[in-house]
Amino acid sequence: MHPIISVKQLGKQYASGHSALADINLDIHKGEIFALLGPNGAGKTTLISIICGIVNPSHGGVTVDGNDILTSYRASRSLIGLVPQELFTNTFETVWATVTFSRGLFGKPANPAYLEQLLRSLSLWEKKDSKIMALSGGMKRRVLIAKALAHEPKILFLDEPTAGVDVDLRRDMWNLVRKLREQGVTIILTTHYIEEAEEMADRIGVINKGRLILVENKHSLINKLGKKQLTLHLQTAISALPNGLDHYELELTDNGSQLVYTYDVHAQHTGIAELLKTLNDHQIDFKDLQSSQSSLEDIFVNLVREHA
Ligand SMILES: Nc1ncnc2c1ncn2[C@@H]1O[C@H](COP(=O)(O)OP(=O)(O)OP(=O)(O)O)[C@@H](O)[C@H]1O
Repeated sequence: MHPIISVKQLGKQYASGHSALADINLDIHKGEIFALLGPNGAGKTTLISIICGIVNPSHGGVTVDGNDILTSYRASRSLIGLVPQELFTNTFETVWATVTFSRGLFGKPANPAYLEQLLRSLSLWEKKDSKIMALSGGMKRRVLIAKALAHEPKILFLDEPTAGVDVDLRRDMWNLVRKLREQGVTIILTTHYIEEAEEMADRIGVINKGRLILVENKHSLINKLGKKQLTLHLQTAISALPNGLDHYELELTDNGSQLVYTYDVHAQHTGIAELLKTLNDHQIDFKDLQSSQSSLEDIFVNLVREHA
């Protein structure tokens, strides 16, 4: 199956001389939810802006469903809905006029029933006759989402969709994203809330300093790079680790009252039994133990640190 978005050797150097993107190669599959993660200034918005035709690339190219974004701009752009990061919607227009206009802009025939259902799904129907400038920030953001979806795009970009939004909007947004995915819409989002990517995304891309350092299926990423930790709550605090435990990745925490053992999830041999036996030999007793697996957030922080 050919990718719905294909990014090849893409680079961007701003007029300031700053290199925001270098050698980005990325295929987005039809119908997936792809989360693009990266620290501030990594190049996420630049990448999205190039694909959406807002920023010109310096090198390389992008096709959207086979359409080159430069030579077939209209065809590629009409397949895309973009919810930008910035709230710039501050007009005298009503909500209804705005979404109707947005739909018309892409040459789609009027479809009031679709727009009504869209506004209802975003809890905006009661506000359809309100002027946008009179809406709250959260409501304006809902309007941006409705605008992006007014022409029934096949691909939706969400740039930091949940930054600073309340719990209700976040929930509505993710319900909508799930529904869109069921309808076959491809979704690409950037977020700083990694638990959100962990919950929603099929694949994760990590971008750092303008380079795509990793693209991976979410589950295999967590499996591959995830570590497990076993925490032993000691009966009596110790000041140092006894000899003979040097080859274990051990750390004493909480003033010597906890011993944390980090091990590879996929190791044939975790070494736990041996560790417990050695502790027993040294008469180090524990009253409780718990194990935990590293989250996507831990993995992300480590990856970015490695590429610092
Ligand atoms: N118009 C511009 N002119 C010059 N430099 C720019 C311009 N837009 C962005 N940059 C720079 O390019 C780099 C990438 O910015 P970009 O907005 O793509 O990052 P981001 O990953 O989206 O960050 P954030 O998470 O903070 O939104 C940054 O160093 C930024 O300062």
